[in-house]
Parts: sequence; structure tokens; C-alpha cells
Amino acid sequence: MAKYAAAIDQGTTSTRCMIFDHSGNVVCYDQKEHEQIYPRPGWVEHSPDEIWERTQSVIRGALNKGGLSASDIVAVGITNQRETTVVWNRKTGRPVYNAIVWQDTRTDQICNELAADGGQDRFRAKVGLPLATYFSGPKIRWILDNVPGAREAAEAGDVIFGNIDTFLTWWLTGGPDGGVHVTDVTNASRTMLMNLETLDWDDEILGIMGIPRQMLPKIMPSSMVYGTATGELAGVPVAGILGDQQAAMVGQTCFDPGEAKNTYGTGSFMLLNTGTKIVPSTSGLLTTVCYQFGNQPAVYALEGSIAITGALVQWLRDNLGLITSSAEVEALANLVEDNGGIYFVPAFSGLFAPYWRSDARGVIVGLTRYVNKGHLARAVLEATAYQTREVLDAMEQDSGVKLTALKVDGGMVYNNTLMQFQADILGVPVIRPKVAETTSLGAAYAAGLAVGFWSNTDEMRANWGVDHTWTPQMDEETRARLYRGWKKAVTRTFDWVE
Ligand SMILES: Nc1ncnc2c1ncn2[C@@H]1O[C@H](COP(=O)(O)OP(=O)(O)O)[C@@H](O)[C@H]1O
Ligand SMILES: O=P(O)(O)OC[C@H](O)CO
Repeated sequence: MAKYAAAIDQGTTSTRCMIFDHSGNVVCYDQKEHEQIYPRPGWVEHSPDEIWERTQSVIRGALNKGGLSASDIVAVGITNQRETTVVWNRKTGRPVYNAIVWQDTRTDQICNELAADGGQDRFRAKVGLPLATYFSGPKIRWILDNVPGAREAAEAGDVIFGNIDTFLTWWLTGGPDGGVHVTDVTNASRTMLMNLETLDWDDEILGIMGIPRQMLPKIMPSSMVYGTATGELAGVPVAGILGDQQAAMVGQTCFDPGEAKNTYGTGSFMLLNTGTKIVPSTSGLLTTVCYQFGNQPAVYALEGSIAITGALVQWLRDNLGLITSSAEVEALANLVEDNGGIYFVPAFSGLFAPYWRSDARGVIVGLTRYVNKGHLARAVLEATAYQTREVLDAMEQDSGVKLTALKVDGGMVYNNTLMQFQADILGVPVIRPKVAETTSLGAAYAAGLAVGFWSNTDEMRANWGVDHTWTPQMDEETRARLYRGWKKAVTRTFDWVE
């Protein structure tokens, strides 16, 4: 009887359970969206209870669709939207507040106060991150400061913190009845609280941020058996945890220093493997943990995080009603030859890499009466490609590595117009692999590796193959002119929020 590895991918907009065979092919899957809660401008929340309910439902759905049961699954891996912060009661499992999502900007004031002493890069040498609303530490601090009784309960060890990986692992392994309270090095590296050298929580930063150590999960490698699942997957080892962007690195088999990928989802995230070296960024990138398999040394990465890419297409659909599905943006953009002179800079959550400007807000510039909805759709797609060029430039600057091609994945890579324009604006080929579900695949690989379903990374590499390559067709002068226009447009977003 064939055996399979399962992955739970808890993303910003939806939760999936995917089941893979030994060749890395998807055997069956199920997926469900969850509610995006916007209580105020700049605030974004999810219901942790809904996320756990959706997780159980997609596990059931995937097993049913494949006609499988827990006994067919060798291990399950978890991958997740990173940074999103949950604080809950360890006796009841009830969250003390909604999950505060990575895009949420409510901690702006906390970040400014922390930056008043030592600047935005105050903790960068230790944690690889600038002070920004993106990361979990300030979000935990906000909950402890604003939810009555939360701080006292955290100090007493009654309420605990986790990113979504930790929350789901805790529930999967029993919840209040013995659930394990753990995270992995990749997720921990997004909290601003983990020291990249020691791979442990940093007491000095915990003290400054006012976060009690006893509420934090134990930091573990990304591939090992953390516990045994209960419920639908009863008896299956929970054996992999990776932040979703790091999981995509594993799914894309970027195991050698110098290998990179870009994932285009709600936002886009480009990572470059830097091996066991911690490479500091001077160009606005993040230094982060890429993965740690078992007791091997941790592998690090440079990351260019872009907050809004696919989410801008959703905005065109949901807020303007110009399209009824995300895929329709391509046909709308193809009604016109070019962007008609406009640029759309989607600084909806401020700007992440390489700027880290929380005072920025979105702009559409260059408007004339000539511009129509086709141009707007085109500018929406182009925004993704220009933002990607910015982080790629920063990456080459910081690492000294000149990329000769870019491996891509995520929901937007089925848009041919965008991918061709991406290759044109970067001036390097863009490559989509056969299995583009790299995030789930990476989590399944991490879990399968821990239980010997895959014996080493060479087996994973052998599963990777090219589906499509887009080669640059734009002349150098046009590329430079268009990109100059983008850079100018970006400056128009600055200094908006006072
Ligand atoms: N054909 C398409 N063209 C442009 N954008 C698309 C297309 N299909 C999906 N998207 C965008 O991709 C995103 C979904 O990708 P996915 O990888 O599932 O994201 P996430 O994991 O962040 O939820 C959405 O923001 C959606 O608007
Ligand atoms: O859920 P995604 O795919 O939008 O990824 C979100 C990132 O992990 C945020 O850092």
C-alpha cells in the first residue's frame, strides 16, 4: 500500500491540506477561505477559532477526496502565514484576542517608541529585522497592553503566545489535553525576539519589549517529530514546521547558497539561500532563518518582503468591482498595449522591503483623461513586477550574487502577461516549476524527511522540473525608462501618514 506525506498550509486568505506522493506530486487536497476582519483602517485580524475549524475541515476534506485515512499518512508538516500573532489560554484553548495579522499596522506607535532609543535598526544585529509593524514582538506587546488581564495571565503562564504554526501544532497534538507548545526556527526568526546566532529567545529584547519568556513556545528545528496528531490524523507524527516562504524555498529545492525563489501570493517574498552564514543587509532586506533539518546547522537566507502584490488584484476585484475573479485581471490588462503612463504603488500597509516606511500610503500617479480601466489593470500587474525588481536589486547588492534566473511560484504565476513583464523588467529568465504548490510541498518534505519517507535533499531535487520559462524580450532602454518612472512614483507615497 502506497504511503503519503501531508501538509497543512495555513495562508493569509485560505487554509489547505495537501497530500503528496513520494515523487512530490499532489495526490489530493482541500482548501477553504476564512474571513478577513478589518476593524479599522490599517488593522487586519483573523479568528483563530475559525482557522482551527477550517484546518480540521480541510484535513477531513483532503482525506475524503483521496479515499485515504490517517494510516496512509507517514507524517504531517505545518506551514503558515508568518508573524501573525495569537495569544490564548492554555487551559481552555480560547484566544484572548483575535489573531493580529502580519499586515496589521496598529503597532506603529509601539515601534516608534522602541525606535526612539537606537533607531529602526536597534535590534537588527541580533534578529536580522528592522523595527516594523510586520513582526510579532510588537503585536504581542499590543495584546498584553490592551487586553485586560492578559499581562498578568501571561506572567502566570496561563496564556501563551504562538504564531499560527504553534497554535495549530498545539491543537493538532491535543490542545488543552497535552498539546505541545513549540515553534520552529524559521517562524521564531520573524518575531524580533529570537537571536539568530543562538537560535534562542533573547532576554534583553524580551525585557525591553516587556514580553514574559514563559508565554513563548520552545524553539525547535524545522524537521523533527514534535508530537503525535489527534483527531482526523490520529497517530500521525507532526514532523515538520516551516514559515510559508521558507517552505517554498524547500519545495523549490533551493538548498545551495546562491539559490533563490520568489513566491507571488497576497504579498511576494523573495528569498536567497546564504548557507550557514548570517548575512547582514545594508539594502533594506531581512536576514532570516531558511530552515534547520534535524540536528544539522541552521541555514539562513536574505529576504525581500513585499506586503501587497496579489492583494492588489483582490482589491481591484473586491473594492472596485472591475473584475469578478483575480484571473480576469489578465484579459482586462491585455485590452491595452501599455500602462498609459500611470503607476500604482500599493503602499496599503506602508512599504516593506527595501523601504520599511510605515508613513507611506498607496498612490496612482500619472492620471490623464486618456487612462481607462485596462491601463489600471496593467498598472496593478506591473506594480508586482517593479516591486520584485526592487528587492532583487537589493539582494544582488547585499549578497554579491548575480541571479541568472528566478524560480517562481504562488497564485499569480499563472498570469502569463505578468510573468512575461516580470522577465522583461528583471532582464533575467523567470522559471515556473512543474509542481507550483511549493509551499505545501516544502512542509511535506520537512515532515517526510524527519520520518525517513525521503532520505535526503537529493531525492527532493530529483522531483523538481521546469514547467515554463519566460525569457526577457524588452530592450534595455525601455526597461530603464519604465523602472525610472516607478522609482519616481514610489517617492510620491512617502510622508503621508502623520
Ligand atoms: N491569474 C491571476 N492573476 C493575477 N493574480 C492572481 C491570479 N490568480 C491568483 N492571483 C492572486 O494570487 C493570490 C492568491 O495566491 P496564493 O498563492 O493562493 O496566496 P496566499 O497563499 O497568500 O493566500 C491572490 O491575491 C490573487 O489575487
Ligand atoms: O500567507 P501568504 O502566502 O500571503 O504569506 C504571508 C507571509 O508569510 C507573511 O510574512
